[in-house]
Amino acid sequence: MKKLLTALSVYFDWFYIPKIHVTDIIEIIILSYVIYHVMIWFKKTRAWTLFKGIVVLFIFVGLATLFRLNTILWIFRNTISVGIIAVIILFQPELRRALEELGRKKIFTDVLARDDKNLHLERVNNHTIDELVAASIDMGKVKTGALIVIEQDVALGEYENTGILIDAALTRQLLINIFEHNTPLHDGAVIIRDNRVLAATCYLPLTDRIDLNKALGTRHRAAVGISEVSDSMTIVVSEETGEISIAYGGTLYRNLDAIELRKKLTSLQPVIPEHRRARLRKGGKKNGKK
Ligand SMILES: Nc1ncnc2c1ncn2[C@@H]1O[C@H](COP(=O)(O)OP(=O)(O)OP(=O)(O)O)[C@@H](O)[C@H]1O
Repeated sequence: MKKLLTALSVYFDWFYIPKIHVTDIIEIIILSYVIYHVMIWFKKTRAWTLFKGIVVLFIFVGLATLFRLNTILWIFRNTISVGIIAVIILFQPELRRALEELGRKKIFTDVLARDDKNLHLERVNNHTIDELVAASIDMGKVKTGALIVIEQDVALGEYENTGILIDAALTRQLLINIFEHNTPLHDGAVIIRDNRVLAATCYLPLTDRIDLNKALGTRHRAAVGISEVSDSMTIVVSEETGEISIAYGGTLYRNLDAIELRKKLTSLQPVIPEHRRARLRKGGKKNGKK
């Protein structure tokens, strides 16, 4: 009987399911989310190559352990801490970018419905889009180089300060005039904020991506660079080919026609249901009266 009970208890031990608490489920969700995003980040950056290198290294160390290659294991043990520091230094730009991206993520505002008061009717209104598309197409036709950054949630103050303040209503004529060759304002980037031309001749950070087409020079690298450190959208008109591109979220969308360009710019406008739009318009009018 005793034996039977022991056998049964062993048998039921196999079916033992640990108690799962709500916190465990929350932990699983958080960890899945973090691991998924770290994997995506690995794939998007140079870290993917590093990751493959580390896997090869660990396989090598595993084999060294298996065959008791003590000298190799000794060298590995004594260099691992230096190796970790070296990796952090080498991948400092990627790590910085990943942390900046994390800081930009509006986790709570994305999950929770946003308060009407915090909603702008349009970040870039239809008139701004019309003017940007017309100016880009016109400049593309005559191969006038241009670099136009549209600011979003991330403030571009530090880049604005490198240029010359303009703060003028946005029109296609003004943009074309700014980028006209041999004029004082044509070099560098224009920054657009709240449907106005804020500054010109701004200096942007260059991307250090090595996989970018070698034919693309610093204008395109600057466009990708600013899109890596902010949520801005940047229009580039190539002086060499007249080709129009957009840099957004670290990606360069090349060779856009007027329709594609408009589509990309329109994607910056928040999708607001009509009833909320009407409410916002009313709110705006009331505020205007005050
Ligand atoms: N870091 C930067 N910030 C802002 N503007 C920049 C920056 N680097 C270059 N530019 C602009 O790009 C111009 C040089 O473009 P360059 O020919 O090197 O680039 P590109 O990508 O080949 O473009 P294009 O196809 O127009 O020749 C500069 O005169 C300047 O106006």
